[in-house]
Amino acid sequence: MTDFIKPVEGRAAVIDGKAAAATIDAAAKAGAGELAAALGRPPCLAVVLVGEDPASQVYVRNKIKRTEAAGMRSIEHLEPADISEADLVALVNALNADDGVDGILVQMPLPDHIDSRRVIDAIDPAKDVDGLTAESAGRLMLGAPGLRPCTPSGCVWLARKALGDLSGRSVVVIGRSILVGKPAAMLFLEQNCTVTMAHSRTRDLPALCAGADIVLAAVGRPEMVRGDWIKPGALVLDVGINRIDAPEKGEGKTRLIGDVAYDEAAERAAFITPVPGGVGPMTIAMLLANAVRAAALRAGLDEPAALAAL
Ligand SMILES: NC(=O)c1ccc[n+]([C@@H]2O[C@H](COP(=O)([O-])OP(=O)(O)OC[C@H]3O[C@@H](n4cnc5c(N)ncnc54)[C@H](OP(=O)(O)O)[C@@H]3O)[C@@H](O)[C@H]2O)c1
Ligand SMILES: Nc1nc(=O)c2c([nH]1)NC[C@@H]1CN(c3ccc(C(=O)N[C@@H](CCC(=O)O)C(=O)O)cc3)CN21
Repeated sequence: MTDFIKPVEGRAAVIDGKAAAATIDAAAKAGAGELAAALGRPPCLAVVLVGEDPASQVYVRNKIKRTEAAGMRSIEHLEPADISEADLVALVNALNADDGVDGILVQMPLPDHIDSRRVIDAIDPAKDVDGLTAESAGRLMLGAPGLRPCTPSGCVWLARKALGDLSGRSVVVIGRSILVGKPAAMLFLEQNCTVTMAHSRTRDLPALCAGADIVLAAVGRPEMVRGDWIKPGALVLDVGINRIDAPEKGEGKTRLIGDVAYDEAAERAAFITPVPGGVGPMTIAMLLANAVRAAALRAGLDEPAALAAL
């Protein structure tokens, strides 16, 4: 079951998010197959990308591949950075009205001239596979059933596989975005963890992290979290996706790194997620699972058994 957690001599075990995600993709694929038979068409996931955020470009590329590999239909709307808010809301409304679309994902961040809340709340909550509408966020806060944000769900899923029951564990979540930090804190609280939310105004973050059984970094600052912040034996979940220059790979080349200084942190942690190959692939797995759930719910069917068992 946890063959995706790879022990390393004298250092933290590496949580292979790519391998973990493959098991969830397989469940989503089985569920998609069941639904395709019931609906006469495969579940369909639409993504809207505005402008050229590097992390979003990585996401959309991998999302297309994995959605199709799971037997689902993938639709992309790539819009220019100067699209108006009204046009973007109109696009979301068109996807809401399209009965052949089961899930809608609008990539964050949106350009500054657009009020992201207005766009997100235009999404039909029944198609909110990202779990970001006020309806979905309210349901999470209340502990009511609903579609949960993908990245935080992936993090909690990995933490449960690594540590088992999370009751009483102390968690420091660094970053308070509506996309990752806030919902991650709520999901860990739901697991009976004691959660501290840290952000740019937090005082003495290293000392705060030193007491944490689990550190989740979702900041967007390359290698900000240093190894000596980490409690020996802790679990480190690195959500950051930062593209940096990699002249060693050749002129003009880049590579992805996380928000955690990996080699340092691996010296102290018991478990760590790498970047790439950690939380990122899990986000997509959870997105596929949510798309299947949304398709089932919209059709008035039960959640496919393969997903309910996850
Ligand atoms: N792997 C994945 O699947 C995935 C999914 C989503 C996002 N990401 C990546 O995760 C990163 C964060 O994205 P996001 O959308 O969650 O966050 P975001 O909206 O970019 O916000 C960053 C958060 O970090 C906090 N922060 C900034 N500087 C800090 C500092 N010096 N100390 C402590 N906290 C600080 C900010 O605090 P304030 O609120 O006080 O400003 C804010 O809450 C990005 O690299 C993004 O690409 C990855
Ligand atoms: N609305 C919304 N929901 C999101 O979940 C989301 C956004 N917007 N905007 C961008 C961020 C970043 N996200 C990401 C970023 C990277 C991967 C990903 O597949 N990472 C691989 C990269 C492998 C590679 O191509 O090099 C990894 O292994 O980390 C997934 C989700 C999801 N994010």
